[in-house]
Amino acid sequence: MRAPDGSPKARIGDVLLAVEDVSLAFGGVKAISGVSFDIRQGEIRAIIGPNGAGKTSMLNVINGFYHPQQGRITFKGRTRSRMRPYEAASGGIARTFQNVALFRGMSALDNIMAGRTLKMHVNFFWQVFRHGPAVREEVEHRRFVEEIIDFLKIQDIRRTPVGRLPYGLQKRVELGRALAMEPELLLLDEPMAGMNLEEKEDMSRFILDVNEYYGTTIALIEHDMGVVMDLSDRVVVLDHGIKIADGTPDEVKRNQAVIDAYLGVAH
Ligand SMILES: Nc1ncnc2c1ncn2[C@@H]1O[C@H](COP(=O)(O)OP(=O)(O)OP(=O)(O)O)[C@@H](O)[C@H]1O
Repeated sequence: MRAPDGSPKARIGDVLLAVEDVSLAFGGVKAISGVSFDIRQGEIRAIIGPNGAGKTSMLNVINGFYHPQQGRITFKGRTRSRMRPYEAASGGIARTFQNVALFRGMSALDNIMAGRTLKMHVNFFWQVFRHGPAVREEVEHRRFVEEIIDFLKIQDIRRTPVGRLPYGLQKRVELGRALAMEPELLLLDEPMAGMNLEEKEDMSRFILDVNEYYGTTIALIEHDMGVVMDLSDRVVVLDHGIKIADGTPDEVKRNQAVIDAYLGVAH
């Protein structure tokens, strides 16, 4: 994304997360082979590629669901051969899923509140008696959650069980739950999948707003090329688990290996 004068936005800073030479296999299936790239503070970074390219596997490596057989992940200056899910979450990495993963019987408000639990410090004793520090802390968390609800413009459905909401709104609630963790890095797995045009436009706006208003760094997987090119500062392209290109949307669009991969040319 560019500033109105065409220069890259000053909001983009140092490397927040670096993936170095990561390989991941499931039995004989090589999902990722020797992939390296970085994500800079404040940027919107897209990971794209044809079906089975290894995109979701890469997100799962970044937030610790999968442990790579080879390579390193450096997040906020700390290098690990494997990220653990709780380290990722408590260190500031939040994530949404390709298929909405919410508590369907619970309200939008309670789902977002659930994302806040990681931030709660008061011990069980105080929580049980809903007393003193527990009440104070809950009031503060509720205020933060209400701010997210206003930000995502979902005030009128805050009490509705999410299972009854249209898909686009469920995705928005899921985004709200991730934001409740106050992540430094937000991973979005196909945030527009299954959405109509209007829902896609809304979600694009919210992703840009999250990035600008909260200053959150975002890495996203998305199949809609128009969305990817509009939203992203930089794009990394995977094909059959290998990185075939990395650059600005314009650079990637013109890259012959990318064009071939999308047209299905054998290589
Ligand atoms: N849990 C798993 N067990 C076995 N193989 C897996 C597993 N997860 C992914 N794979 C394989 O790893 C490769 C990469 O899959 P991945 O889901 O990461 O690709 P993707 O780029 O996200 O694809 P899509 O766009 O279709 O979601 C594929 O060949 C897939 O079949």
